[in-house]
Amino acid sequence: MPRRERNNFVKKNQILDLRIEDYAFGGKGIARIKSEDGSFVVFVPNTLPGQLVKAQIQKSSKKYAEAKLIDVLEASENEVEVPFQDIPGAPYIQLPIELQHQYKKESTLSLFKRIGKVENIEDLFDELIASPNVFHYRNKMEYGFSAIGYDRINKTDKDEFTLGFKRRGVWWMGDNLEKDSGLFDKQMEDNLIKIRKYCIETGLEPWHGPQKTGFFRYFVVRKSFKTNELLFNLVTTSPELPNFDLQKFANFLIELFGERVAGLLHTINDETGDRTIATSGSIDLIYGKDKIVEELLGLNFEISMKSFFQTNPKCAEKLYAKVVEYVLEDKTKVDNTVVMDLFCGTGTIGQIVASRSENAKIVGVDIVASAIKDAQKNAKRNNIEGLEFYAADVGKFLTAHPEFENKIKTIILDPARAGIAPKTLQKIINLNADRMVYVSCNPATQARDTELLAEAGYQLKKISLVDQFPHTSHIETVVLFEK
Ligand SMILES: C[S@@+](CC[C@H](N)C(=O)[O-])C[C@H]1O[C@@H](n2cnc3c(N)ncnc32)[C@H](O)[C@@H]1O
Repeated sequence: MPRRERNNFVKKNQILDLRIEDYAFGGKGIARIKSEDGSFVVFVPNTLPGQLVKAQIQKSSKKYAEAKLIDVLEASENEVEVPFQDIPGAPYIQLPIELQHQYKKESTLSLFKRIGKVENIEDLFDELIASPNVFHYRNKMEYGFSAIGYDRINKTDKDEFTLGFKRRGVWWMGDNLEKDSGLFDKQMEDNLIKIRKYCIETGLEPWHGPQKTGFFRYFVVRKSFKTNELLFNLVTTSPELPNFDLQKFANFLIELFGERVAGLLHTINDETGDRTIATSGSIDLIYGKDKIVEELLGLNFEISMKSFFQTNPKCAEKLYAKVVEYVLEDKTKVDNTVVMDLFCGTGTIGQIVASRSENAKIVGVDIVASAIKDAQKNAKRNNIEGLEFYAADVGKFLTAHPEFENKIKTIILDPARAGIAPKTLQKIINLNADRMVYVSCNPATQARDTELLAEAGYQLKKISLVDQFPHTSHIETVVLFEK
C-alpha cells in the first residue's frame, strides 16, 4: 500500500473553525490555513465564500485536505434571510439566485477547461438557463422517520420521534421538519407536523438507525404540477403492521389534502439497509391510483413511484427544449434516420424529438425495466410512432446490436450521475455518429468524457447550463459534440 503523504497543517478528525474564501465545482468551499510553512487548502462541501464554519477533517494529503461541515458559525455577507426551515438539501437557499448562478457557471466552465482540456470553453458557452420556479420546484420528497432527533438549541442528539430529513452527514440522526423547506410543496410540508403527530399517536416506533428496529421508516411524496395531485408511499417494517390501520391513514391524508390525494401506497421494507424502495417485500396500493400524470412540452407522462422522472418538471421543459434545439439544429441528421436515445429513462426526450421530426426512428435504451414499460405506455398515450424502447444495459445492448454501427447520425445521451463507463463510451464512439447531444447531471464525469471524445474526433461545439436544482451545488449541462 502506498504510504499516505502527510502535511504539517491538519490531522484526520481534527475539528477546526475555517473561513471560506473561494468556491470550487460541486459546492466545495475553499479555506486556506496559513503558517510560516506556507498556505494549505482545505475543501469544505456545501459552504460559501465569506462563511466561518466548523468542520472536521476527513481526508488529508500532502497538498490539501477535505473536511465535513459541522456547522455554519457566521453567515456570508451575501446571504439573506428566507422564510424556510434550513435543510441539508438546500445549503445555498440564503444566497441570492443570481450569485448561485455565477458560482455554478464559473466553477463548471473551469472544470471543462481543467479536466475536459477545452481551452476556449468560455467562447463555446451558450447560456445558463434558470429554473422557472426558484422555490417549491421539486416534485418528489423522501422524508425519514427516526427515533433519534436533533436538539437545535443544545446542538446534540436526543431521543425523539422525528419525521423530516437526516442531519447533515449523520446517518443515524433525524431532524424534524416543522415547516416549509422552500423546495417541495408548501401545503404538504406545512402539514408534515400533523402527519408526524398522527404517527406518534399510534404508539408505534420510528426507525432506530443504530439498533435497526422500529415500524415507521419513510414517507415518500410525489407531486404532479399538471394536476396538482399528491401520491404517497408509506414505508414500514412488517411485524407491527397488524396494529396499524392503513385505510385510516389514507382517510387522514384525504382530510388534510382533499382531492389532491391521488393515492396511497404502502411498502414493506424489512431490510436493515437504508433504502426506501424495498428490493424484497411488497408494494401495495391502499387507496386511489398508483400513478400520476405530468405534462412536459405538451406531452403527457405517466409516472409511478419507482420510475425516474425529472425532479424539477418546469425546468425539465427548459432542459428538454435545449436538448431538442441542439438535436434538431441539423434536421438532415434526424429526419428519415435512426436516432439513439441512450439512458432514456421514461423516454421523454426521444418522444419530443420524434414528435418534431419527420420519419425519424428513435431507439431508446435504459436499464430499468419499469421505466421502459412507462416509456412504451407514454409513447402510446401521446400517439407518437417510430419509437422502440429496450430494457438493457447500454453497453450490452450495443454489443448485441452491431447493425447500428455507421447507421446513426445523432445520439442523445443522458447518463446517471456516475457517468458513462469507459467501455460503454467506446462502444458509443464505435457507432460513428456525426453528432452527440450529451446531457449530464454530473459535469465532472462529462468533462472526463469530453477528453476521450476529443481523442475520438468529437469536438465540443456548445455548452449550456441548466439550473435544475436551485439552492444546491448541482448543475445540469447540455453539450453538443460534433465530428
Ligand atoms: C438521468 S437519467 C435519464 C433520464 C431521461 N433521459 C429522462 O429525461 O427521463 C439516467 C438513466 O440512466 C439509466 N441507467 C443507468 N445505468 C444504465 C446502464 N448501464 N444502461 C442503461 N441505462 C442506465 C437509469 O435507469 C436512468 O433512467
